[in-house]
Amino acid sequence: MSKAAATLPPVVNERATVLPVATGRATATAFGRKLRRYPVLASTSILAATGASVAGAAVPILLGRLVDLVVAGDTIGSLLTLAAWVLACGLAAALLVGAARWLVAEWITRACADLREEVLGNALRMDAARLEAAGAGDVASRVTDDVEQVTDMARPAAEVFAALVTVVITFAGFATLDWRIALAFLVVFPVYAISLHRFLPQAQRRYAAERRAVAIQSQSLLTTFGGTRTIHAYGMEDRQSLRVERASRGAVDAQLRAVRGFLWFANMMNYAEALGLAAVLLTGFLLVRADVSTVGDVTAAALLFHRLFGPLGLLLITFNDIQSAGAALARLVGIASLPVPVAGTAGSTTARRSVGVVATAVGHHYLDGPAVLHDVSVEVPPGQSLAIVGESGAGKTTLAAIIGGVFPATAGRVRLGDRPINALAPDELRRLVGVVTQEVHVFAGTLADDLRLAAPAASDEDLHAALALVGADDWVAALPDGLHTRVGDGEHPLTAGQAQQLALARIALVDPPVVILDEATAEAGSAGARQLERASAALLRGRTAIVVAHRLTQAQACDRIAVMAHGRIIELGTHDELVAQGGSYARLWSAWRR
Ligand SMILES: Nc1ncnc2c1ncn2[C@@H]1O[C@H](COP(=O)(O)OP(=O)(O)OP(=O)(O)O)[C@@H](O)[C@H]1O
Repeated sequence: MSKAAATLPPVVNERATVLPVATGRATATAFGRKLRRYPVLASTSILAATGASVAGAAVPILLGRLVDLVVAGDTIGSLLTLAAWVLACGLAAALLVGAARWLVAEWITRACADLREEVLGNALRMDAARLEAAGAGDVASRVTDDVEQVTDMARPAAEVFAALVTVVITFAGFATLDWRIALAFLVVFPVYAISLHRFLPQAQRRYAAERRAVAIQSQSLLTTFGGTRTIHAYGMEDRQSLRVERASRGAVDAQLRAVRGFLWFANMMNYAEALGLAAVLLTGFLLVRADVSTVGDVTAAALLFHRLFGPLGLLLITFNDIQSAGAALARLVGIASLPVPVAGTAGSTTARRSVGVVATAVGHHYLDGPAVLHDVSVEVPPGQSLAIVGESGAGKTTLAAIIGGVFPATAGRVRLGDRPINALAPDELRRLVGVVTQEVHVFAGTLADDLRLAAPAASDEDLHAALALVGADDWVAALPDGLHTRVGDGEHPLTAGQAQQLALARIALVDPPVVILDEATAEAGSAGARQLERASAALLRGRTAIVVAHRLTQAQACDRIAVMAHGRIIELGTHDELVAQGGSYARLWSAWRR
């Protein structure tokens, strides 16, 4: 490690552990519940795997009998009958093994897909404050790497399941042979026990450490890309790339430690196999020589053991992958079991309370960048509107996002009505305050689906009412399938203004008493801008509103205006007061009117 890297603050940040990781028992219960949702697949999988193993175990036992018949010089007829049975069992085993693999893979893949959907759904609905606290990297690595790892396990899991059944059935097959040969096989167990005893605890730690190191690596990369502006602005490039380097090295080291542990274990499995087979053959040889067992029994036992080592080795070796997938599964179940914020119901039926907003001594800095808000205090009484204006970079979006509860301020307090914003549960927060940011996204699906993301229980009438409120009813009615037209990537294209109207309609559906608007795409003076201004005005009527005004006509329409510069409010008053004052706002206004 370089000296510079050694003196850096640690990249391991507590954020990576803010999102819950389920316990082993909770993980098993949650995944078991998913598996039980497919009872037909479950029972046919178990039947096919058991049938395959029974037929498979019958082959060596019958071959042993065949050897004894040959040694005894039996008739050709009985030899051929037994050979036909061997063939039939072999064929049945081959067919059933294929069927079992397909069924088990299908069963587990479906359960994994259900879990993946739940995790993605919860990750998307996770409130921004928790996301901010956890770090997007942790969430990203869970919904990508961890989901992939668990899904990739579906096919091997089918093999593991078949191997488990084979081991059990093959052990039962030993009951039909000489018990002394079966006893010889037990010599492998101390080797297995010692290896597992040494391997398992350290493997668990190493795989958990590996997943954590990969999550930290993702977090440090995302942080770097997300904060590029700050990093460039403050010349932090070298420092940040050392951090990324350190996180990447941590991930590689953790992966190598896990691989080394596994290689040692795989070697021990090979020794166990050699030892077990040698013990069986030696015991068989001594028993046949002493005339207490038959060559057929020894042949059957050797073949059964040979048949057992494959699945047993697979079980032990894939323990490695199972443990690793188990760690990933626990992280997924951790997200899946997060309480899902309840979306608001249709606006027309919700009684709207008046809620005012008070921000007191709010300060903020992004990551370890400089402060971008300093001691900002502002109050918006219930039902009134405040416009925030100022030059680019003044801190308007940051202040609006903090008041909207998108992320918490690093200093100061925000109250919505009589409640501190950080005491609100995510669903309460979203019912109280609706935020339209500069990033407006149209989700793939029908237009109705897109709107119902905000209010799943909304009826078609509610959707039409919300669209009419924001002046979008005409163009929606003109779409090929109206509300059921598919929009989003590759589907019916929407203009930026239409996408923004949809964002406003989503807020209208939730019907929160407080609305924060920070939308900025329409060109000043354009027909689109006028239409959006009408839509915003209709939405804001009767609500407490904070509008980041990118066009001064928006500011003029608000009850009061705050002018921001360098992270502070430098002027505050009505449009007329500020124009009369002859300060920054008056200058902006006269420039705007020209
Ligand atoms: N995610 C971020 N990471 C780091 N710095 C940021 C981030 N977002 C904003 N900043 C910085 O915070 C300061 C205030 O930005 P903010 O976007 O709040 O200003 P603004 O007045 O809304 O500007 P604009 O009108 O251009 O959106 C700027 O210096 C900006 O570079």
